[in-house]
Amino acid sequence: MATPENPAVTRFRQYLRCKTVQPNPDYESCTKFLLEQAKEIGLKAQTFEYVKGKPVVLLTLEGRDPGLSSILLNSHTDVVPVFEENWSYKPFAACKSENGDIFARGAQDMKCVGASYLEVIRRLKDQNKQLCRTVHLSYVPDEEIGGEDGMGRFVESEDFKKLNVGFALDEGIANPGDALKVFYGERAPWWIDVTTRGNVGHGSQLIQNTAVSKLHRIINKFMEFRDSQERQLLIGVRPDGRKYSLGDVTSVNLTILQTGVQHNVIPQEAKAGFDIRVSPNVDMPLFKALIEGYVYSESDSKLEFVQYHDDNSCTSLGEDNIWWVTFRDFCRDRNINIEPEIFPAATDSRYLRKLGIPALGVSYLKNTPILLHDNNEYINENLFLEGIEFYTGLISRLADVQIIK
Ligand SMILES: CSCC[C@H](NC=O)C(=O)O
Ligand SMILES: [Zn+2]
Ligand SMILES: [Zn+2]
Repeated sequence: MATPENPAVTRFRQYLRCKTVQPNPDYESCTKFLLEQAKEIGLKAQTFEYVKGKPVVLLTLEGRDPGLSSILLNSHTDVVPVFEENWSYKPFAACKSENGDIFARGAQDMKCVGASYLEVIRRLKDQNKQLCRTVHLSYVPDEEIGGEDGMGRFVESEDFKKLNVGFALDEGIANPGDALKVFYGERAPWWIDVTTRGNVGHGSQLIQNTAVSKLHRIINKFMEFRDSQERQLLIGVRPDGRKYSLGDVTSVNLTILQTGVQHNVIPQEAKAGFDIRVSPNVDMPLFKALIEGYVYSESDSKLEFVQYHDDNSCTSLGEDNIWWVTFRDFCRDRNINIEPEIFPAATDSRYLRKLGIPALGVSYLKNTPILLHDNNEYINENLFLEGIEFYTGLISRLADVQIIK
């Protein structure tokens, strides 16, 4: 007979079945699930709706010393769309294969983390363990579409200020190797539109300075910069002697191209959209001036930011940062290898770091292929359970840090 499923896994699979998929996430069922969990565990729960239909759910485990700053365990509730025909299992059924792999959109990004936090608190409550610091669990919407209406609004609120957050944990990424990836910073997402206007006429002529020829020259400049970054990533050596990782360089991708009326008509306008990820190693004002130079070297051209984040501060990995030291020492004590890196994409941590709140991103996903946003996203149930052990130890240690306010 098959062994019965661990109830923590059953609850996790239930969370995965909430269809919080962009662009029309069902936040209602998700909020209901979270509030039920809070009730069962005996946690204080609040729901904030800064934007209608986009709830932030906050669960709280009170600490012994309310004078100390709190620990925030953040996770986003939304997930990205799927190409269902490419999946071996239904992406919102949370099916489990014979060997315990649980397949679902969000299994890695990042419901495994949000579900683990809940299990940690459930355990601590069951064991009647009260930590020194208050621990808040925030379940925020819309991270996958930029987070402005989710974490962005939450951090600006009075509700957030009242929490007096001293340190936060957020998402990381899977690693096919044995180490845990830990993220102490991330690249700033800059999404830009470049529009050019130029001479028009008959498609048989060799007309000068058309919208497309201008755009072409601008695109070439961006692509040359892209090549330089690619070379650095592939063959460069960092000042500390290590190889570059994606987060250390600035990536540029041409992701949108729009123009055209009819084959024999030179169009008067052309547009290119780029997804740029600016590494924290970059001087932002200088880099902004560089790309403005690319665009404005052509007449009648325009640069618009669709996404812009003007801060790329990282969380210190020095002895001065007690949170990092506690995290690192905890992993060392448990013989867990960690690899600190810059997150290549964007997470909600950037809103916290901008406020000066130290944040580390870690998902307990080792020896696992990177499948966030991919087909057949999964996590093994044993790894999920091991992750709960990890987070229980880690969060207990962090919430017992006493030497600073
Ligand atoms: C500009 S915010 C977009 C956020 C998104 N986050 C995860 O994939 C990303 O593309 O990195
Ligand atoms: Zn995520
Ligand atoms: Zn994501």
